[in-house]
Amino acid sequence: MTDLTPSRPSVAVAYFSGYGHTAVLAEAVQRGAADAGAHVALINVATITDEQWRQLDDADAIIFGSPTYMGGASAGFHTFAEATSQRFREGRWADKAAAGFTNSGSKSGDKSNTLAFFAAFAAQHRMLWVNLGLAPGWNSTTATENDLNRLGYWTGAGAQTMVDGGTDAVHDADINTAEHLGARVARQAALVVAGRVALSTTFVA
Ligand SMILES: Cc1cc2nc3c(=O)[nH]c(=O)nc-3n(C[C@H](O)[C@H](O)[C@H](O)COP(=O)(O)O)c2cc1C
Repeated sequence: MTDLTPSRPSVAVAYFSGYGHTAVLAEAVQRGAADAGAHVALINVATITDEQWRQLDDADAIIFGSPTYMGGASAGFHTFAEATSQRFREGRWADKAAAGFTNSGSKSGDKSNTLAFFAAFAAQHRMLWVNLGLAPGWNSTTATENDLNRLGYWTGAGAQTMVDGGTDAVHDADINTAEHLGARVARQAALVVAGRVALSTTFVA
């Protein structure tokens, strides 16, 4: 009898971090996805290996992360993005789920540019964008800066860390928001994996 049990989804977190702050968020995204049941690969794109490229190619979802530098994604992330051009041409990542997170020194810091770049990059790869899926926090008299999505992003997860703070200065609300993003993407990837199994028994190609 055919085994119709969907496998656990696999999620890869592909991030760059110049000074370690975005790495803290990447670990939170990883934790959220793992707690939601996914196999997760945490990949620092500055030191990416052949095995990690294979993990990206095999993943059901890829979550992109970078600090916002000079009003956009960091050069280190762009180096990685440009190195995917052969995969882009071949459509190797088509129909994988995708999402993104970023971190900056200012409350805004033009993080939206970085998230918009991630969404466009994912679209170029014909991936399926998963947004943050949270109401905005910290925007009413009863709200606090400890709310999930305290900075009010929709496209992805946006965090802010004081420029003179260490990696332990990453805000707990931003860490929790990053965990939420990882869990949300893992759940969406699980739906896609289960859907593929269901469709394989429903339709004859
Ligand atoms: C080269 C450079 C450019 C930066 N540009 C911005 C910016 O455009 N907007 C902003 O709010 N913060 C900016 N920052 C601050 C970083 O986004 C912030 O310190 C972040 O926490 C660094 O993350 P990382 O430790 O993962 O590299 C910049 C920092 C550097 C080093």
